[in-house]
Amino acid sequence: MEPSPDRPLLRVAVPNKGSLSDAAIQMLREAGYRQRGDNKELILADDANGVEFYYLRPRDIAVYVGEGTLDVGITGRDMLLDSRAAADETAALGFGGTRFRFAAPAGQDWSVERLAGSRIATSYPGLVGSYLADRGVDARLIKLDGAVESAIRLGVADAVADVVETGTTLRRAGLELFGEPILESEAILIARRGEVPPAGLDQLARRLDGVLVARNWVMMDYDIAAELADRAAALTPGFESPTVSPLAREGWVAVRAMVRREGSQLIMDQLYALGARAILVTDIAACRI
Ligand SMILES: Nc1ncnc2c1ncn2[C@@H]1O[C@H](COP(=O)(O)OP(=O)(O)OP(=O)(O)O)[C@@H](O)[C@H]1O
Ligand SMILES: O=P(O)(O)OC[C@H]1O[C@H](OP(=O)(O)OP(=O)(O)O)[C@H](O)[C@@H]1O
Ligand SMILES: [Mg+2]
Repeated sequence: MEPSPDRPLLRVAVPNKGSLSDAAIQMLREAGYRQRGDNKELILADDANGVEFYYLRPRDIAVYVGEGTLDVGITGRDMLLDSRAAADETAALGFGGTRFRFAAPAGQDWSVERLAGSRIATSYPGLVGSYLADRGVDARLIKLDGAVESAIRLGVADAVADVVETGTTLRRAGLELFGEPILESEAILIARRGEVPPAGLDQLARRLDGVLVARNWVMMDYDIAAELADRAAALTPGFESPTVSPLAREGWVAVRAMVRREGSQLIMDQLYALGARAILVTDIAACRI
């Protein structure tokens, strides 16, 4: 789709700082968009692609999109839900994966039910409040901006609810997880709820999906005796269906199929054992599926 001079640029919010910022900018670059070279730039227009990028705090992005000030944005699922903004997830972006969990001093036998009447420190009171309300647990939420793991030691809370990636921060604070994860989070693309999707969103989403496929899939080529091609194709069914082409060598075919990067070495072993030869794997630089 050619950017039209009549169509306003699609306004996209991108995290300017924090855990999601570098990976979001990298993914947009891989999707063929211009990105800022200097982290003091607040807005960057990519006229060739009909998009304008606004670099904002990830926590604020759902608010701008929910208010309709910006068309779409990249933020964390935990931040979207915490904000209660009128915006919805349109795609998961496969980075920034975390869990949102309760934790308390080790060895104290906590449970979600036992949180009734306690003080819970968190930077995500919207998310935790909804979770507890759904379970009929009445607790006092202490809103902190960050470093919530210190809140128990410092006496302002009995338990915490926070983002966990490796769990190192919690362990260092002498805390232990309890209860089921409140949420599995990752970076997501969001758009305003109930609106006709803005022009250009489809193209952005398709490009980002192309980056995910290029990262997660590889192209596999191999040669095999024609009578074994069906069994080989069952190992490499591809995205839609493998391409099978005749070879100059009588009774042999060349097969080409997309294969998930994870597990591709095992598939190569299985193909080799079946009789395939010249098994090659190449990266996919870009794609539209
Ligand atoms: N290791 C991590 N630590 C914290 N958040 C992470 C991590 N990996 C991914 N995330 C995600 O990044 C988002 C949090 O972003 P960020 O840490 O930038 O926000 P913040 O804590 O409010 O800001 P800051 O830490 O700059 O004050 C959440 O969606 C969270 O799930
Ligand atoms: O499980 P881990 O790998 O230890 O990562 C999780 C920690 O990282 C985040 O903190 P951040 O660095 O964003 O600081 P903040 O608490 O001030 O937001 C989060 O709030 C946890 O404290
Ligand atoms: Mg943080």
